[in-house]
Amino acid sequence: MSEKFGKRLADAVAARGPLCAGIDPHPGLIEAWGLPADASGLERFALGATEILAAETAIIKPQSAFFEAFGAPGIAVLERVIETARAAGALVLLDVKRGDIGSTMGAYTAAYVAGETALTADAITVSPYLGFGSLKPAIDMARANGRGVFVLARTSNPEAHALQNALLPNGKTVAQGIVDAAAEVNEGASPYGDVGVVVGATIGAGELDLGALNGPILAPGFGAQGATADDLRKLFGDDLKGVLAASSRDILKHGPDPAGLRDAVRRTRDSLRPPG
Ligand SMILES: O=C(O)c1cc(=O)[nH]c(=O)n1[C@@H]1O[C@H](COP(=O)(O)O)[C@@H](O)[C@H]1O
Repeated sequence: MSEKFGKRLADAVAARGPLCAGIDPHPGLIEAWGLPADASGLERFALGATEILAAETAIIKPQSAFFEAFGAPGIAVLERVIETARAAGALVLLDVKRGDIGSTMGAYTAAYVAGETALTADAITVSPYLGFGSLKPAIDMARANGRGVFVLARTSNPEAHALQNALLPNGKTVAQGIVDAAAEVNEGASPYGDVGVVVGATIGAGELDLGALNGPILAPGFGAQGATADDLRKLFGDDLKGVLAASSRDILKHGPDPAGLRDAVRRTRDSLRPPG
């Protein structure tokens, strides 16, 4: 992959808008689609959703846990989701939230964003809570292969506040420290760098300074967790510059009817257009 991830993502967002559609096959959703909550139901749900959503969005985000839950057959479905999304013209952000000592991070990176296997994605989610420096092998290897990472900074869940807003000895919050470390890697890249951060759409405005990030911001919490398009604009500005708003259940609940699903993803995507 010769072109940088940051450039490929910026081009995809310019063409299709800033919505990241999540493929989260919760057993309850599979059943709500009238399918059995087994590997065959997973396959019909995940491929049916991906065919529609990946044709309408810049990037899709399969959540690995829901595929892993079915063992090897689930992973085989995940591979087909990645293939189907690419064929529909979307980038793939694989949500695996890996975080480990540096040498092991290298192995995770080789598994997901360095090679050319059926599981290789354009980017993965990673956790910096073993120290941002532990991610260096992952970041270096992903970037050398034209791929990217999204580093958890300030997550959308209510339990995150105490840890992620704790103060470091330098007076910054832990989350701000992560954003600043990502900014350092992205410095000078154009249109922006390959290291994104994850900032929940549910957090309070003004908590973080993202001005120097020069990288993409994944904003989950939009939709099912309560955040609206207006909340996103309050947090990140009217033009949502660099923001990928991520929504899973709030779109997926409109299946299995393809027309219903297509309407839902288009409506969600259009709600992110700048006002006026
Ligand atoms: O990294 C993520 O994607 C993520 C980070 C975060 O702070 N909060 C969060 O909800 N997520 C993921 O985003 C998705 C949200 O799903 P919905 O709440 O159904 O839109 C799930 O796959 C979560 O694992």
